[in-house]
Amino acid sequence: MRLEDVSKVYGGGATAVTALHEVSHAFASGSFTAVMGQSGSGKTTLLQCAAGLTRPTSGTVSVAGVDVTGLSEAELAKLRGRRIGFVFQSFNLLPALTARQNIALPLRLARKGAIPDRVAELLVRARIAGLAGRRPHELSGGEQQRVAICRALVAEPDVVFADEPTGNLDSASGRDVMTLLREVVDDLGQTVILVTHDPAVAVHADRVLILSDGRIVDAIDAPTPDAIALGLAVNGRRE
Ligand SMILES: Nc1ncnc2c1ncn2[C@@H]1O[C@H](COP(=O)(O)OP(=O)(O)OP(=O)(O)O)[C@@H](O)[C@H]1O
Repeated sequence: MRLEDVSKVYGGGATAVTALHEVSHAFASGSFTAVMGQSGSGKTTLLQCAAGLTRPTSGTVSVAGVDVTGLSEAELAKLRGRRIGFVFQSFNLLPALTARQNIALPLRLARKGAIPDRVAELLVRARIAGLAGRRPHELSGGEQQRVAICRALVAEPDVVFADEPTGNLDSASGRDVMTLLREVVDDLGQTVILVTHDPAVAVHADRVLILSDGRIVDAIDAPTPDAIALGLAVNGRRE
């Protein structure tokens, strides 16, 4: 997954906002990246451009070697369905479906086979196998988010994007979610890109990118809480 000179301008004329300024970054396959930076620094915009949810104003985004910026809406939708998984702060599970059915949904939509095996394997990995028959309202927030992560993984995407996946969770549930994401990177070689405000979440990543005013201003490998705090203090503030 690679961004090259990606800029994003919202609106036009006097009210135009440049949310990203010529951002370039290559996300290594099988790596776990956390994107941090203060409110309004462009984190969500970066994620949305990388995931093909928003078109950059200029620059290119490639997923598995394919330049996605030239694709039609229909082709983009297909790419998102096949190659990209999403995890949101608000879980976004379908309330009428059980955990197992929610996880299997992307495979059913893509008419892929071998559904029970893949779903069962993910349920065990996420330590929710005993809860597979429950509906979302019968699960805790942390359990719902682990269902959502399984759903994001089920079609074996090239990249999983997570926007504040622990934002609605207490710290213990947040840790369970991050442990699961770390394991899928280490065990399955999944590429994960996550946005967070929380240094305790970002320490689980291999690399922390710090955004400021729409630019990547720092990259911290093997992040520690101290290194992240320093990076945010030095680079994260607007003057
Ligand atoms: N749809 C939009 N129309 C106009 N401006 C927008 C739009 N979306 C975002 N922006 C602006 O672009 C800039 C970057 O926003 P973005 O949501 O990417 O930041 P963020 O770092 O994710 O912030 P937060 O941490 O508050 O979610 C901000 O100045 C924001 O006001």
